[in-house]
Amino acid sequence: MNSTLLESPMIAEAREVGVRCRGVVKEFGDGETRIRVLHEIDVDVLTSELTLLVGPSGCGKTTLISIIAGLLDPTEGEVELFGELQSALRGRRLVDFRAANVGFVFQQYNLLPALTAAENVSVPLLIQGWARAKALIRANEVLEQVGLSDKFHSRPSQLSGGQQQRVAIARALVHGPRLLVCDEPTAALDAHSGRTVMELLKQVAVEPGRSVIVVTHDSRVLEYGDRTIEMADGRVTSVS
Ligand SMILES: Nc1ncnc2c1ncn2[C@@H]1O[C@H](COP(=O)(O)OP(=O)(O)OP(=O)(O)O)[C@@H](O)[C@H]1O
Repeated sequence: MNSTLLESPMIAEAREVGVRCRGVVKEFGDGETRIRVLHEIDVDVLTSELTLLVGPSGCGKTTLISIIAGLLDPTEGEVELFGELQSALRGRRLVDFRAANVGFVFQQYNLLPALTAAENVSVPLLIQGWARAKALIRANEVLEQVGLSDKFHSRPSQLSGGQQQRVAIARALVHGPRLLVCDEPTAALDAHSGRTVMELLKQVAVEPGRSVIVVTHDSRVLEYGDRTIEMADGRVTSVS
């Protein structure tokens, strides 16, 4: 794996708050069917760390990371990403800020089956208007960083689950986002592939100025967290 993903001795000094949630409330529904699924969440996520978000099914983990990543708006409260208060950004500026600063990795890799690994990774750059040749060069660099330099031309069906997840991570990182949000990234993987993916996410997380949040049910990955936020019933119950 390329050394740009690896930790430098200075990083421990460089931790700062990447994500700050204050009083975040989320309600769904209207009238009598209205339910509150997040209750005034106050939590910070530091840079240069891998933060795990854990808790029982239905406790609000996906809702919270969706709000942090800007896929959902909070009903009340504020989210600040890298010093930018999200409620202060509007319209195009908000969309552009999130596109530049947030990458997503999901349990299902969501790769386009007809495209090669390199083409899949280049998609976010093409959407941003990059020329195809330049986007493919950058995609190949990132595939190299995630240990897949021999798979540039492979289609998803020719890759193992763990390799597909690494392509999905490369795609999420190709535009250099400061926040990487991963929802159950190892849930579909065997133990060995799960470890490889978590080791990769850990390497990505230690980059200066970057935060990585991993939502997980998978007890096998708990050892990879620098910090663990535990939730229950829509509340943060511990940070350790
Ligand atoms: N769009 C929605 N409309 C209504 N209720 C919702 C909606 N999205 C989530 N919920 C409810 O909010 C609660 C929290 O859901 P969420 O998906 O955030 O939990 P989770 O901790 O991620 O669960 P899991 O670990 O099973 O994925 C659940 O009770 C869920 O049913």
